Amino acid sequence: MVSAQDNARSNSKVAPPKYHEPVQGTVFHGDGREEALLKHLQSAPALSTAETANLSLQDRSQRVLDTIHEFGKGENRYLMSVGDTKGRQVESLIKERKPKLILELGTYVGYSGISFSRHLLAVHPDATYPGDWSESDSPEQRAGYISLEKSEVYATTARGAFELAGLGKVIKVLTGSSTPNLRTLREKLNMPKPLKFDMVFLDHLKPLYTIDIKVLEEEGLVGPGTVLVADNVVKPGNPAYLSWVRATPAQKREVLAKGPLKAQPPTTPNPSEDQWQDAFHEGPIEETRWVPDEAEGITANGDPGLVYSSEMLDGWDPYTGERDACEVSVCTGREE
Ligand SMILES: C[S@@+](CC[C@H](N)C(=O)[O-])C[C@H]1O[C@@H](n2cnc3c(N)ncnc32)[C@H](O)[C@@H]1O
Repeated sequence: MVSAQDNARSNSKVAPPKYHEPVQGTVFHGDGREEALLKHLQSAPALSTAETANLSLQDRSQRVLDTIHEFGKGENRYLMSVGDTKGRQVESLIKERKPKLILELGTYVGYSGISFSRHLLAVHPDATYPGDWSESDSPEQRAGYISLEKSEVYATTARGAFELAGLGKVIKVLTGSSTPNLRTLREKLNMPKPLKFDMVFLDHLKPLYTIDIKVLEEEGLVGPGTVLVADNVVKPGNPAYLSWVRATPAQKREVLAKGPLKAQPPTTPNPSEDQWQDAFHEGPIEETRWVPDEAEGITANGDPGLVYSSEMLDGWDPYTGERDACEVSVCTGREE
């Protein structure tokens, strides 16, 4: 089912084939393709119960990923999924770091949710998963993949895909807008302090990455030991977010002391490739003072004392052949 060309994509140094023109500025979701995808998955012979009953979880989930990817190659079928070059890098990180509780912002049709959550059962075989959580469970015993999605339609497609992949019990999809929901997430999930997420995958509205991380820091849901993975830091880019995770506590405290900005500042253009490593320590930190309307009136200063060790993992958009990357930021401690 996977072509030789697509197999080569797993190597992040090899450009993937181009199936679509760059999609910025065009309709690339919400035109019925997500509902059509669900129907396609549910009627695909290769995903029928008879065909998948004897497969391992890894093979069964891979079939669903491959079917989603193939669907996305069709005309007007581009899907804004993380794809497999970036996805495989995050999968390796999960196998290495063994996170127990993972939070995803931006479920869409479930590609990243399937790709990442399927390793949880393997690395934590004795944990209790969201499908079985009950009042009597110790919260520390819980493992799972919590995915937050604004669109009910996309969440419905994702839930269908998770069931077909055999991952229904591992993933809990919550619907709603991220920023207000993150404020109440600890209560909603019954996570007593100091329990926090071991990994957060940010892949929703790009201008919300910074405010949402600040809310998670304030709520103690991310902290020392958490690894943040942020998609699309090259295409379309996110200099403000990168500056927050790459700044020192002193730099963050200095900018917070100036207070919030009332209007959106001119956004910093993406730097050229040779400037990537140094580009985010100075100018863009000012942009972290601005909060977009989509945060629905929520403001946050974050925990500026948190220290991250941050680096970019190069990869590709799965359909347009454009360079892209995930930023991986490990929270290594806290400085007073
Ligand atoms: C790039 S897609 C996510 C792709 C998915 N992670 C994957 O790789 O398969 C972004 C998703 O974020 C959702 N989204 C946008 N704004 C949001 C918000 N404020 N809160 C939660 N989800 C949001 C969109 O509806 C969309 O489904």
